[in-house]
Amino acid sequence: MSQANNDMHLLVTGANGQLGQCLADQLKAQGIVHTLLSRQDADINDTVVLEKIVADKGVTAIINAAAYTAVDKAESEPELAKRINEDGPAALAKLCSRFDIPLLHVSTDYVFDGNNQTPYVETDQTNPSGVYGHTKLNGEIAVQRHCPKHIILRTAWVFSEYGNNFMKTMLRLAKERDTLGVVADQFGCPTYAGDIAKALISIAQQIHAAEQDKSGAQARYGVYHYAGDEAVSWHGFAMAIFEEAHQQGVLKSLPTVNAIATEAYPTPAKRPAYSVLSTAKIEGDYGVQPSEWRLAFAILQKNRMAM
Ligand SMILES: NC(=O)C1=CN([C@@H]2O[C@H](COP(=O)(O)OP(=O)(O)OC[C@H]3O[C@@H](n4cnc5c(N)ncnc54)[C@H](OP(=O)(O)O)[C@@H]3O)[C@@H](O)[C@H]2O)C=CC1
Ligand SMILES: Cc1cn([C@H]2C[C@H](O)[C@@H](COP(=O)(O)OP(=O)(O)O[C@H]3O[C@@H](C)C(=O)[C@@H](O)[C@H]3O)O2)c(=O)[nH]c1=O
Repeated sequence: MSQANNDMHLLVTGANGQLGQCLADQLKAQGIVHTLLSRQDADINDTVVLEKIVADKGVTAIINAAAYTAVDKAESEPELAKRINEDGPAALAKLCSRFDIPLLHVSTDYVFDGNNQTPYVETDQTNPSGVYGHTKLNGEIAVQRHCPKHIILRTAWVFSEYGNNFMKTMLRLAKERDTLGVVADQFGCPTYAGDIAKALISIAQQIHAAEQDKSGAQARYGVYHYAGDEAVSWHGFAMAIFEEAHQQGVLKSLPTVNAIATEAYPTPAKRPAYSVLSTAKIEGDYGVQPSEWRLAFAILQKNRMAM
Protein backbone atom coordinates (compact mmCIF):
# COMPACT_ATOMS: atom_id res chain seq x y z
CA MET A 1 0.00 0.00 0.00
CA SER A 2 2.71 2.48 -0.98
CA GLN A 3 1.89 6.18 -1.33
CA ALA A 4 4.86 7.02 -3.59
CA ASN A 5 4.57 9.85 -6.15
CA ASN A 6 1.62 11.52 -4.40
CA ASP A 7 1.34 15.20 -3.54
CA MET A 8 1.85 15.72 0.16
CA HIS A 9 -1.31 15.19 2.24
CA LEU A 10 -0.82 15.48 6.02
CA LEU A 11 -3.20 13.90 8.51
CA VAL A 12 -3.20 15.55 11.96
CA THR A 13 -4.59 13.71 14.98
CA GLY A 14 -5.33 15.59 18.22
CA ALA A 15 -6.42 18.55 16.11
CA ASN A 16 -8.28 20.26 18.97
CA GLY A 17 -5.25 20.37 21.30
CA GLN A 18 -2.93 23.35 21.53
CA LEU A 19 -0.39 21.90 19.10
CA GLY A 20 -3.17 20.53 16.89
CA GLN A 21 -4.76 23.97 16.55
CA CYS A 22 -1.41 25.59 15.76
CA LEU A 23 -0.82 22.92 13.11
CA ALA A 24 -4.25 23.65 11.64
CA ASP A 25 -3.45 27.38 11.46
CA GLN A 26 -0.09 26.79 9.77
CA LEU A 27 -1.36 24.20 7.29
CA LYS A 28 -4.18 26.51 6.22
CA ALA A 29 -1.83 29.53 6.00
CA GLN A 30 0.69 27.58 3.92
CA GLY A 31 -1.99 26.06 1.65
CA ILE A 32 -0.89 22.50 2.40
CA VAL A 33 -3.37 19.70 1.70
CA HIS A 34 -4.37 18.21 5.03
CA THR A 35 -7.00 16.41 7.08
CA LEU A 36 -7.65 17.36 10.70
CA LEU A 37 -9.00 14.80 13.16
CA SER A 38 -10.13 15.68 16.67
CA ARG A 39 -10.88 13.00 19.26
CA GLN A 40 -14.55 13.35 18.28
CA ASP A 41 -13.72 12.66 14.62
CA ALA A 42 -11.60 9.59 15.31
CA ASP A 43 -9.95 8.06 18.35
CA ILE A 44 -6.28 7.34 17.60
CA ASN A 45 -6.86 3.76 18.75
CA ASP A 46 -9.60 3.26 16.17
CA THR A 47 -7.52 1.85 13.34
CA VAL A 48 -10.51 0.78 11.25
CA VAL A 49 -11.73 4.36 10.92
CA LEU A 50 -8.21 5.76 10.50
CA GLU A 51 -7.24 3.19 7.89
CA LYS A 52 -10.22 4.15 5.74
CA ILE A 53 -9.38 7.87 6.01
CA VAL A 54 -5.71 7.28 5.07
CA ALA A 55 -6.69 5.13 2.09
CA ASP A 56 -9.58 7.31 0.86
CA LYS A 57 -7.69 10.60 1.09
CA GLY A 58 -4.28 9.38 -0.03
CA VAL A 59 -2.60 10.56 3.18
CA THR A 60 1.21 10.71 2.76
CA ALA A 61 2.20 11.25 6.43
CA ILE A 62 0.55 11.39 9.86
CA ILE A 63 1.39 13.95 12.56
CA ASN A 64 0.23 12.68 15.94
CA ALA A 65 -0.57 15.64 18.19
CA ALA A 66 -3.01 13.61 20.32
CA ALA A 67 -1.93 12.81 23.86
CA TYR A 68 -2.90 12.55 27.51
CA THR A 69 -1.11 15.60 28.97
CA ALA A 70 -2.49 15.97 32.52
CA VAL A 71 0.79 15.26 34.34
CA ASP A 72 -0.59 15.07 37.90
CA LYS A 73 -3.92 13.42 37.02
CA ALA A 74 -2.03 10.67 35.17
CA GLU A 75 -0.80 9.40 38.55
CA SER A 76 -4.38 8.34 39.37
CA GLU A 77 -5.41 7.44 35.78
CA PRO A 78 -2.48 5.32 34.57
CA GLU A 79 -4.64 3.07 32.38
CA LEU A 80 -6.18 5.96 30.48
CA ALA A 81 -2.77 7.61 30.08
CA LYS A 82 -1.37 4.31 28.75
CA ARG A 83 -4.22 3.91 26.30
CA ILE A 84 -3.66 7.36 24.80
CA ASN A 85 0.13 7.75 25.11
CA GLU A 86 1.24 4.15 24.42
CA ASP A 87 -1.50 2.11 22.73
CA GLY A 88 -2.63 4.95 20.44
CA PRO A 89 0.86 5.72 19.07
CA ALA A 90 1.47 1.96 18.66
CA ALA A 91 -1.71 1.65 16.57
CA LEU A 92 -0.78 4.70 14.48
CA ALA A 93 2.74 3.33 13.95
CA LYS A 94 1.41 -0.02 12.68
CA LEU A 95 -1.02 1.80 10.40
CA CYS A 96 1.74 4.01 8.93
CA SER A 97 3.94 0.97 8.46
CA ARG A 98 1.17 -0.84 6.54
CA PHE A 99 0.83 2.16 4.20
CA ASP A 100 4.62 2.76 4.12
CA ILE A 101 4.15 6.41 5.15
CA PRO A 102 6.06 8.39 7.82
CA LEU A 103 4.69 9.01 11.33
CA LEU A 104 5.70 12.25 13.03
CA HIS A 105 5.05 11.68 16.72
CA VAL A 106 5.46 14.23 19.54
CA SER A 107 7.04 13.40 22.89
CA THR A 108 8.32 15.19 25.97
CA ASP A 109 11.30 16.27 28.09
CA TYR A 110 9.60 14.38 30.97
CA VAL A 111 11.08 11.12 29.60
CA PHE A 112 14.27 12.24 31.43
CA ASP A 113 14.89 12.12 35.18
CA GLY A 114 16.44 15.59 35.27
CA ASN A 115 19.76 14.59 36.81
CA ASN A 116 21.82 15.98 33.89
CA GLN A 117 23.66 19.26 34.25
CA THR A 118 24.12 19.91 30.55
CA PRO A 119 21.41 19.94 27.85
CA TYR A 120 19.96 16.53 27.02
CA VAL A 121 20.85 15.10 23.61
CA GLU A 122 18.75 12.49 21.81
CA THR A 123 20.99 9.58 22.83
CA ASP A 124 20.96 10.38 26.56
CA GLN A 125 19.53 7.74 28.88
CA THR A 126 15.80 8.12 29.52
CA ASN A 127 14.40 7.52 32.99
CA PRO A 128 10.97 9.09 33.54
CA SER A 129 9.76 9.86 37.05
CA GLY A 130 5.98 9.85 36.66
CA VAL A 131 3.16 8.03 34.87
CA TYR A 132 2.92 10.67 32.13
CA GLY A 133 6.64 10.42 31.33
CA HIS A 134 6.56 6.61 31.50
CA THR A 135 3.63 6.36 29.10
CA LYS A 136 5.20 8.87 26.72
CA LEU A 137 8.46 6.90 26.72
CA ASN A 138 6.59 3.66 26.02
CA GLY A 139 4.81 5.45 23.18
CA GLU A 140 8.21 6.39 21.71
CA ILE A 141 9.38 2.78 21.98
CA ALA A 142 6.23 1.51 20.25
CA VAL A 143 6.64 4.01 17.41
CA GLN A 144 10.28 2.99 16.94
CA ARG A 145 9.36 -0.69 17.00
CA HIS A 146 6.42 -0.61 14.60
CA CYS A 147 7.20 2.17 12.12
CA PRO A 148 10.65 2.44 10.52
CA LYS A 149 9.75 5.81 8.96
CA HIS A 150 9.32 7.76 12.20
CA ILE A 151 10.18 11.16 13.58
CA ILE A 152 9.86 11.40 17.36
CA LEU A 153 9.98 15.08 18.26
CA ARG A 154 10.59 15.61 21.97
CA THR A 155 9.58 19.07 23.09
CA ALA A 156 9.01 20.87 26.41
CA TRP A 157 7.05 23.42 28.42
CA VAL A 158 4.61 24.16 25.56
CA PHE A 159 2.51 27.33 25.54
CA SER A 160 0.19 28.92 23.01
CA GLU A 161 -2.98 30.91 22.60
CA TYR A 162 -4.92 27.62 22.69
CA GLY A 163 -5.85 25.10 25.39
CA ASN A 164 -4.36 24.91 28.87
CA ASN A 165 -0.76 25.81 29.61
CA PHE A 166 1.49 27.37 32.26
CA MET A 167 1.35 30.84 30.67
CA LYS A 168 -2.45 30.90 30.84
CA THR A 169 -2.45 29.50 34.38
CA MET A 170 -0.06 32.25 35.52
CA LEU A 171 -2.08 35.05 33.91
CA ARG A 172 -5.27 33.70 35.50
CA LEU A 173 -3.66 33.40 38.94
CA ALA A 174 -2.23 36.94 38.68
CA LYS A 175 -5.77 38.24 38.33
CA GLU A 176 -6.97 36.28 41.35
CA ARG A 177 -4.06 36.84 43.77
CA ASP A 178 -1.43 39.47 44.69
CA THR A 179 1.19 36.89 45.69
CA LEU A 180 2.25 33.61 44.07
CA GLY A 181 4.86 30.99 44.84
CA VAL A 182 6.57 29.37 41.85
CA VAL A 183 9.29 26.73 41.90
CA ALA A 184 12.74 28.07 41.09
CA ASP A 185 14.70 24.79 41.13
CA GLN A 186 13.26 23.09 38.02
CA PHE A 187 14.82 24.25 34.73
CA GLY A 188 13.65 23.78 31.15
CA CYS A 189 12.99 25.50 27.84
CA PRO A 190 9.59 27.06 27.14
CA THR A 191 8.45 26.33 23.58
CA TYR A 192 5.76 28.06 21.50
CA ALA A 193 3.38 25.51 19.96
CA GLY A 194 3.24 27.54 16.74
CA ASP A 195 6.99 27.04 16.34
CA ILE A 196 6.62 23.27 16.94
CA ALA A 197 3.94 23.21 14.25
CA LYS A 198 6.28 25.00 11.81
CA ALA A 199 9.10 22.60 12.66
CA LEU A 200 6.92 19.51 12.10
CA ILE A 201 5.57 20.80 8.79
CA SER A 202 9.06 21.69 7.56
CA ILE A 203 10.33 18.20 8.47
CA ALA A 204 7.31 16.57 6.79
CA GLN A 205 7.99 18.59 3.63
CA GLN A 206 11.69 17.69 3.61
CA ILE A 207 10.91 14.00 4.13
CA HIS A 208 8.30 14.08 1.38
CA ALA A 209 10.77 15.72 -1.02
CA ALA A 210 13.44 13.13 -0.17
CA GLU A 211 10.97 10.24 -0.58
CA GLN A 212 9.98 11.54 -4.04
CA ASP A 213 13.58 12.25 -5.04
CA LYS A 214 14.66 9.75 -7.65
CA SER A 215 18.32 10.72 -7.14
CA GLY A 216 18.40 8.59 -4.03
CA ALA A 217 18.36 11.36 -1.39
CA GLN A 218 17.56 9.75 1.95
CA ALA A 219 14.99 11.02 4.46
CA ARG A 220 16.46 11.19 7.97
CA TYR A 221 14.30 9.45 10.53
CA GLY A 222 14.74 9.10 14.30
CA VAL A 223 14.46 11.02 17.57
CA TYR A 224 14.85 14.81 17.59
CA HIS A 225 14.76 17.44 20.34
CA TYR A 226 12.95 20.71 19.67
CA ALA A 227 12.50 23.42 22.32
CA GLY A 228 13.00 27.06 23.22
CA ASP A 229 16.27 28.92 22.73
CA GLU A 230 16.73 29.89 26.39
CA ALA A 231 16.49 27.83 29.57
CA VAL A 232 14.76 29.21 32.65
CA SER A 233 13.19 27.94 35.86
CA TRP A 234 9.40 27.88 36.16
CA HIS A 235 9.86 30.95 38.38
CA GLY A 236 11.91 32.63 35.63
CA PHE A 237 9.24 31.72 33.09
CA ALA A 238 6.52 33.17 35.34
CA MET A 239 8.50 36.41 35.80
CA ALA A 240 8.96 36.72 32.02
CA ILE A 241 5.21 36.20 31.52
CA PHE A 242 4.26 38.82 34.11
CA GLU A 243 6.81 41.42 33.02
CA GLU A 244 5.76 41.19 29.37
CA ALA A 245 2.05 41.21 30.27
CA HIS A 246 2.58 44.27 32.46
CA GLN A 247 4.58 46.07 29.79
CA GLN A 248 1.87 45.37 27.20
CA GLY A 249 -0.87 46.56 29.56
CA VAL A 250 -2.45 43.10 29.89
CA LEU A 251 -1.75 43.16 33.65
CA LYS A 252 -2.38 46.40 35.51
CA SER A 253 0.07 45.55 38.29
CA LEU A 254 2.80 43.00 38.83
CA PRO A 255 2.07 40.27 41.40
CA THR A 256 4.69 39.34 43.98
CA VAL A 257 6.22 36.08 42.75
CA ASN A 258 8.11 34.19 45.46
CA ALA A 259 10.84 31.81 44.28
CA ILE A 260 10.14 28.55 46.10
CA ALA A 261 11.70 25.08 46.29
CA THR A 262 9.99 22.03 44.75
CA GLU A 263 9.20 20.73 48.28
CA ALA A 264 7.17 23.88 48.96
CA TYR A 265 4.84 23.05 46.04
CA PRO A 266 3.95 19.37 46.48
CA THR A 267 2.43 17.66 43.43
CA PRO A 268 1.30 14.06 42.78
CA ALA A 269 3.84 13.67 39.93
CA LYS A 270 7.57 14.28 40.36
CA ARG A 271 9.01 16.61 37.68
CA PRO A 272 12.62 16.69 36.39
CA ALA A 273 14.84 19.31 38.07
CA TYR A 274 16.61 19.91 34.76
CA SER A 275 15.13 19.03 31.38
CA VAL A 276 16.89 21.44 29.03
CA LEU A 277 16.93 19.92 25.52
CA SER A 278 19.77 20.40 23.05
CA THR A 279 18.40 21.30 19.61
CA ALA A 280 21.70 20.87 17.74
CA LYS A 281 20.60 17.71 15.89
CA ILE A 282 17.38 19.15 14.43
CA GLU A 283 19.21 22.34 13.44
CA GLY A 284 21.90 20.28 11.69
CA ASP A 285 19.65 17.73 9.96
CA TYR A 286 16.61 19.85 9.12
CA GLY A 287 17.75 23.49 9.47
CA VAL A 288 15.03 24.09 12.07
CA GLN A 289 15.85 26.89 14.54
CA PRO A 290 14.85 26.68 18.24
CA SER A 291 11.71 28.44 19.40
CA GLU A 292 12.24 32.12 20.21
CA TRP A 293 9.82 31.85 23.10
CA ARG A 294 10.22 35.38 24.47
CA LEU A 295 9.42 36.79 21.02
CA ALA A 296 6.42 34.47 20.55
CA PHE A 297 5.17 35.37 24.00
CA ALA A 298 5.52 39.11 23.33
CA ILE A 299 3.53 38.77 20.09
CA LEU A 300 0.75 36.82 21.85
CA GLN A 301 0.58 39.46 24.59
CA LYS A 302 0.65 42.36 22.16
CA ASN A 303 -2.24 40.86 20.21
CA ARG A 304 -4.11 40.01 23.42
CA MET A 305 -4.03 36.32 22.46
CA ALA A 306 -2.63 34.93 25.71
CA MET A 307 -5.60 35.12 28.05
N1 LIG B 1 1.70 20.69 26.80
C1 LIG B 1 3.00 20.62 27.04
O1 LIG B 1 3.55 21.40 27.85
C2 LIG B 1 3.85 19.62 26.34
C3 LIG B 1 3.32 18.73 25.44
N2 LIG B 1 4.14 17.80 24.84
C4 LIG B 1 3.58 16.87 23.89
O2 LIG B 1 3.11 17.62 22.78
C5 LIG B 1 1.97 16.98 22.20
C6 LIG B 1 0.84 17.97 22.06
O3 LIG B 1 0.52 18.46 23.36
P1 LIG B 1 -0.62 19.56 23.59
O4 LIG B 1 -1.10 20.08 22.30
O5 LIG B 1 -0.13 20.47 24.62
O6 LIG B 1 -1.74 18.63 24.22
P2 LIG B 1 -3.29 18.94 24.49
O7 LIG B 1 -3.62 18.26 25.76
O8 LIG B 1 -3.55 20.39 24.34
O9 LIG B 1 -4.00 18.21 23.26
C7 LIG B 1 -4.06 16.84 23.14
C8 LIG B 1 -5.24 16.50 22.27
O10 LIG B 1 -5.29 15.08 22.13
C9 LIG B 1 -6.65 14.71 22.10
N3 LIG B 1 -6.82 13.31 22.46
C10 LIG B 1 -6.73 12.74 23.67
N4 LIG B 1 -6.99 11.42 23.59
C11 LIG B 1 -7.24 11.15 22.30
C12 LIG B 1 -7.58 9.97 21.60
N5 LIG B 1 -7.67 8.80 22.21
N6 LIG B 1 -7.78 10.05 20.27
C13 LIG B 1 -7.68 11.24 19.62
N7 LIG B 1 -7.37 12.38 20.25
C14 LIG B 1 -7.15 12.34 21.56
C15 LIG B 1 -7.28 15.62 23.11
O11 LIG B 1 -8.68 15.64 22.88
P3 LIG B 1 -9.69 16.27 23.97
O12 LIG B 1 -9.53 17.74 23.80
O13 LIG B 1 -11.01 15.77 23.53
O14 LIG B 1 -9.25 15.78 25.29
C16 LIG B 1 -6.59 16.94 22.84
O15 LIG B 1 -7.29 17.71 21.89
C17 LIG B 1 1.68 15.76 23.09
O16 LIG B 1 2.30 14.63 22.53
C18 LIG B 1 2.37 16.11 24.39
O17 LIG B 1 2.75 14.95 25.12
C19 LIG B 1 5.47 17.73 25.07
C20 LIG B 1 6.04 18.58 25.96
C21 LIG B 1 5.30 19.63 26.64
C1 LIG C 1 0.44 26.57 39.02
C2 LIG C 1 1.77 26.52 39.71
C3 LIG C 1 2.72 25.57 39.34
N1 LIG C 1 3.91 25.52 39.97
C4 LIG C 1 4.91 24.53 39.54
C5 LIG C 1 4.45 23.07 39.52
C6 LIG C 1 5.39 22.47 38.52
O1 LIG C 1 6.61 22.11 39.15
C7 LIG C 1 5.64 23.59 37.53
C8 LIG C 1 4.86 23.48 36.23
O2 LIG C 1 3.52 23.30 36.52
P1 LIG C 1 2.41 22.77 35.52
O3 LIG C 1 1.70 21.70 36.25
O4 LIG C 1 1.67 23.94 35.04
O5 LIG C 1 3.21 22.20 34.30
P2 LIG C 1 3.38 20.69 33.83
O6 LIG C 1 2.05 20.09 33.63
O7 LIG C 1 4.34 19.98 34.69
O8 LIG C 1 4.04 20.97 32.41
C9 LIG C 1 4.49 19.88 31.68
O9 LIG C 1 3.42 19.43 30.85
C10 LIG C 1 3.72 18.25 30.16
C11 LIG C 1 2.53 17.91 29.28
C12 LIG C 1 5.03 18.25 29.49
O10 LIG C 1 5.27 17.45 28.58
C13 LIG C 1 6.15 19.07 30.07
O11 LIG C 1 7.10 19.47 29.10
C14 LIG C 1 5.68 20.28 30.83
O12 LIG C 1 5.27 21.32 29.98
O13 LIG C 1 5.29 24.80 38.20
C15 LIG C 1 4.25 26.41 40.97
O14 LIG C 1 5.36 26.36 41.53
N2 LIG C 1 3.33 27.36 41.34
C16 LIG C 1 2.10 27.45 40.75
O15 LIG C 1 1.29 28.34 41.14
